[in-house]
Amino acid sequence: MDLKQYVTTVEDWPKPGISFKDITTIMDNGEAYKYATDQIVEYAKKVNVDIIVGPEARGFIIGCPVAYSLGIGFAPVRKEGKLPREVIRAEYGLEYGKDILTMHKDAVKPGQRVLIVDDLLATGGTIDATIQLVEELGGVVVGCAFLIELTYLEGRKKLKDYDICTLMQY
Ligand SMILES: O=P(O)(O)OC[C@H]1O[C@H](OP(=O)(O)OP(=O)(O)O)[C@H](O)[C@@H]1O
Ligand SMILES: Nc1ncnc2[nH]cnc12
Repeated sequence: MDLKQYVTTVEDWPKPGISFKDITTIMDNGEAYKYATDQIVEYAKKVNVDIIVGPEARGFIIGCPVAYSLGIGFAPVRKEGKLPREVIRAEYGLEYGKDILTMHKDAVKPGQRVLIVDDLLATGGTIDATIQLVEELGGVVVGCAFLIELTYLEGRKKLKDYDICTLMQY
């Protein structure tokens, strides 16, 4: 299936000069959503994972069905002030700003094999911060999977020590 036909681009959103890749059309379409999820599930089986970790908010949309399909857990990474129990924090930069990500201290157990899942790899800042959080808890990041990679932002360079799977490149 050519997933690119379901990706839409919005120019100058959320800020002037940003070309925003929107995945909602993939999610709107049951066949495309299932196909994209299944591709990441196949990758997850290859790298052998114990738990999926995904950053708010679009990482939940892609990561949760992958976890469900594998019958494993999903640990959310959220912006500051959203998670109720004790958290660890990491600051990060985005294509359009700065923020703080947090994760529950007991979300990942030492030695667990973690697959990080998100909709899009841009600068890699979000996933770099997510990796820091997982590793601080003693998790082993065995791979990172995305629907879309914006190659011109060179996120892979930032994540050069990790195995990366992307379904579409722009
Ligand atoms: O590779 P990066 O430069 O870090 O950019 C990619 C991240 O940016 C977007 O999330 P955003 O922070 O906009 O939050 P949202 O999913 O809550 O909309 C996207 O869903 C990725 O998580
Ligand atoms: N260009 C982009 N398109 C969609 N989501 C993004 N998140 C960060 N940069 C993005």
